[in-house]
Amino acid sequence: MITISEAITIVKNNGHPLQQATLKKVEKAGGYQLFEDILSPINMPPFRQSAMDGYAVHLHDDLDYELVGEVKAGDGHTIELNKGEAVRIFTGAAVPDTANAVMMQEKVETNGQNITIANQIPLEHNIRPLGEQVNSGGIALKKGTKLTPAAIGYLLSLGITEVPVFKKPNIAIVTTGNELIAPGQPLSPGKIYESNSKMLLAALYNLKFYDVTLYNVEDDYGKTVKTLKKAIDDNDLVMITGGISVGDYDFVGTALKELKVDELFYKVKQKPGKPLFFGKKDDTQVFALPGNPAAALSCFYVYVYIALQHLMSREDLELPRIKAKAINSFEKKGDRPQFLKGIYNNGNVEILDGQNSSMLQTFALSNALIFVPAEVPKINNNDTVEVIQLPI
Ligand SMILES: Nc1nc2c(c(=O)[nH]1)N[C@H]1C(S)=C(S)[C@@H](COP(=O)(O)OP(=O)(O)OC[C@H]3O[C@@H](n4cnc5c(N)ncnc54)[C@H](O)[C@@H]3O)O[C@H]1N2
Ligand code: MOO
Repeated sequence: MITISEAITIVKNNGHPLQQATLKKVEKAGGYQLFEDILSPINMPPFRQSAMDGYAVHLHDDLDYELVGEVKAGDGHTIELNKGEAVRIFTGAAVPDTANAVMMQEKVETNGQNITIANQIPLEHNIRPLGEQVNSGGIALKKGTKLTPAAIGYLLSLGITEVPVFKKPNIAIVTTGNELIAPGQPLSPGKIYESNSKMLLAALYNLKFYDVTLYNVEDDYGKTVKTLKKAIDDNDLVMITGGISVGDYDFVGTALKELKVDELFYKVKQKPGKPLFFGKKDDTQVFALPGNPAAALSCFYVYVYIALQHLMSREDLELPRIKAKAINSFEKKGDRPQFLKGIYNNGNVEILDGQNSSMLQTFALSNALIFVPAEVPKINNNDTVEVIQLPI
C-alpha cells in the first residue's frame, strides 16, 4: 500500500499532454484553448468609427461649422467634407475620410444648416481608429488562450467562425455490478440505483470535458474483459467504478491484468478510496475507482483530476489547497489519512457528520475536502486544517 503523496506523484509522472488539434465552431469552443495563434482576417474596427452620437467635422480654427449631410451606423457612402464642414453622425457609423474629429451632440448647438461646437477639440477626437484592436494579419489571440465568453465574442467580431483548439480527451466511465439498476426503473430486492456514472459525468461536464462514453457491465469476467478492452481501445482515459476490491465477484483487477494494463499502483493508504488502482495501456490511463460512491468521487478530485489537467497541458495539476480554521471537531478512527467532506466559508470550515465512503448525502452538501494526515488523530475546534476546494 503506498502513501497519498506517492500515488499523486505517480499520477503526475505518468500523465501526458494530449497535443492534438480539433476544429471547433467558435460559439461551441467555450473553455477550450487555442491550438495555434489566430490571425485576424480584418482590421478591427474595419473603418474609422464614431464613438459618439454627434457631429463629425473637418476641423478649422472657428467653432462654427456648416452641416452638409448625415451618416448613420451601417451607411457605406462617403461624404466629402471641406474645412469648416460637418456631418450628423451616430455611434458606430463610418467617419468620412475627410472628417478628423467627432463632437458629441450634448456639446453642440444647432441652428438650421449651421452648428456651433462648445470648444476646440483635438484631431481624431471620439474616433475609434482603423485597426485599433487588431490589424488585418495581426495576431488576434495567441496559442493557448482559453476561450472565455469575451474571447468568443472577440473572434466572432473578426468574422472568425471556426478555430483549431486543443482536443479534449475521450473519456470512458465504466460501471460494474449486478446490483445496479438505472434510476427511473422499479427497485427490486437486493438492487440499488446506479449513480456513479452520472455523478462522474456531472463532475466531468463541470470541468468542461464533454467527450464521454458510458459503459456498464455486470459481474461477469468475460463481459468485464470485453467491455474494458473496448473502453481502453477507444479512449484516452478510463474510469471504472466498483469491482476492484477482493470479493469473489470483483473482476476488474484480473481483467485489467489480462488486458495487459501496466499496474502503476493498487491500494493507497487513505480513507476513503483504499482500493484505488491506476495503470496504463499504451497512452490510455486507467483508474479503477472504488464502487462506494463517496470514495469514487473523492478519488476523482484527488487523482483523476490531475490526469485530466495534464492531458489539457495545464500548469496547475492539482486542485487548490488552502488553510482554514475548523469550526468543529472530528476524531479520526484508524491510521489512514483521511479526506473529510466539509463546508468551507470565508476562512472557516465545518466538518460534516456522515463521512462513510458509501454516503453521498454528506458529499452533496460539501464544497471542500479536509485533509487529515495520518499522524493527526483528532481535529479540534479552531485547529488550522488543509482544505481542498472542490470545483463545483
Ligand atoms: N474484505 C475486504 N472487503 C472490502 C475491502 C477490503 O479491503 N477487504 N475494502 C472495502 C473498501 S475500503 C471499499 S472502498 C470497497 C470497494 O469495493 P469495490 O471497488 O470492489 O466496489 P464494489 O464492491 O463493486 O461496490 C462497493 C459499494 O459501492 C456500490 N456501488 C458500486 N457501483 C456503484 C454505482 N455505479 N452506483 C452506485 N453504487 C455503486 C456497491 O453496491 C457497493 O455498495 O470494498 C470494501 N470491501
Ligand atoms: O476505501 Mo473505502 O473507500 O474506505 O470505503
